Amino acid sequence: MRDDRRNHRPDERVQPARLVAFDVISAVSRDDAYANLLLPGAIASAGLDRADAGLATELCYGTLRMAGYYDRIIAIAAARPVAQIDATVLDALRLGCHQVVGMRVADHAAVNESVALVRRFGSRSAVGFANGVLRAITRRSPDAWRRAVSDAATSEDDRTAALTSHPEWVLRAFRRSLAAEGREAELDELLQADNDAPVVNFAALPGLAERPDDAIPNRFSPVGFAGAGGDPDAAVTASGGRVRVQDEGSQLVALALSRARAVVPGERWLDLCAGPGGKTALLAAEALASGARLAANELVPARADLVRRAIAPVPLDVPVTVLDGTTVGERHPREFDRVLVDAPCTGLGALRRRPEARWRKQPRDVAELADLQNRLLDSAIAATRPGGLVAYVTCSPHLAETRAVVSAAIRRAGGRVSEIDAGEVLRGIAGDGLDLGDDGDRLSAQLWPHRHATDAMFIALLSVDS
Ligand SMILES: C[S@@+](CC[C@H](N)C(=O)[O-])C[C@H]1O[C@@H](n2cnc3c(N)ncnc32)[C@H](O)[C@@H]1O
Repeated sequence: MRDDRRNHRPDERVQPARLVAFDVISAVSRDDAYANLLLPGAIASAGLDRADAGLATELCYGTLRMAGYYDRIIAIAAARPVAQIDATVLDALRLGCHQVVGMRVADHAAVNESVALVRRFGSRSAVGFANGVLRAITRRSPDAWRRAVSDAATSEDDRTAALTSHPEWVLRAFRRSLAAEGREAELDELLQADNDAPVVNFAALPGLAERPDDAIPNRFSPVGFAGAGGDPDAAVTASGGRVRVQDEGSQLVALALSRARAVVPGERWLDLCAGPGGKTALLAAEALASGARLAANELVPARADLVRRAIAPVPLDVPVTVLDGTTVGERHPREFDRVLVDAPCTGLGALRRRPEARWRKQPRDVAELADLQNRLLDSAIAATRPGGLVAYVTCSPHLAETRAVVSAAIRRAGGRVSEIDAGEVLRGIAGDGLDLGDDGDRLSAQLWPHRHATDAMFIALLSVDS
């Protein structure tokens, strides 16, 4: 937490939930912190009750998610580009803007407490400026601000990007990916869905846990359910870790590998990029039930520890190695029957969960990651025995990270590898109601927040033929 004694006027109280939200928002912009990792600890150390914890979460996530839109409003209200505003002051303005425009909190509370934050943490000289900008924001209705931002846009894409608070390059990447399945018209729905808080979703590890009676079964995952309220961590702890918080799409892609075809007891499976181990735990339960063996690998030692913790509730011996996955094919050629490559990616498919992620990623990240993804997929193919299966998975729908990587690997494998119909496998697990778009030629499958209420998980299934 930052030092809040500076410029502190004792008569200016800031509600603890706002203080927590502001602290996390500033750490995200100042230190590149991750809100989803920082916020729970900040809430706990401030001793917030449930209602205030909910408020702090909404303030923090809502502000970070909609920062692009709020910056347009702030720029108009301040009559200057946001790049010319001090970072701490800008954070306080965004937080105030979210309350006035996004949450419709009473103007005086939103303005006074945001100004108090500037007085405490920003520079004294900025107090009048912040007050003026926030008062200007309160003078228009949220609808009037939408019109103002829309009118100031420089193109149709700029307008959509501004109003839905996405970087324009991300919007274009989403459009290309939707167009590849004949569903370009769904772009607005997708962008809106990214701004909705996802419900907490669970997996009951098959064979080890049951869905609670009062839970709402997932639409598609046979092992998934949404909680009936209550503390998710408590539900996980009460189950001894056999119930886990996990996105429904993540469950489906892991099950697609384990259930793509009948398991021959003794099969060897590998999770090549396993940290923090969500899919490893599900695969471990599946391996236990079907008589397969599972190994996991992760590059980062601390994340390998998380994998060990994730699989501890499953009574199966799962060795966890800490290797660069790109070298595993050479070290263990043709050893495994099924390999999951849940590749490091931009995470553009999980923007609902990581509110700041859309502002962190840059187009150049895609090219760097694609290079690693190509090498990891080649390595996985090399580690797979003839007759085996590789699942290539990303939580990004960017075509450069999905179809392009898969097509290039198939080309490089020169006839050794063919793609099987991942959509058919998924429908076998999820039921025929799983709508995977209109392009009948594509063998890979893309899930979407707006259509499936999952993260935008991509999966291709490759059969290693010789
Ligand atoms: C998308 S995450 C995997 C998520 C995981 N399967 C789950 O469901 O919890 C990708 C992981 O790959 C790891 N990684 C990055 N580069 C790697 C490499 N060269 N070899 C192996 N793992 C790597 C990252 O540290 C990260 O933990």
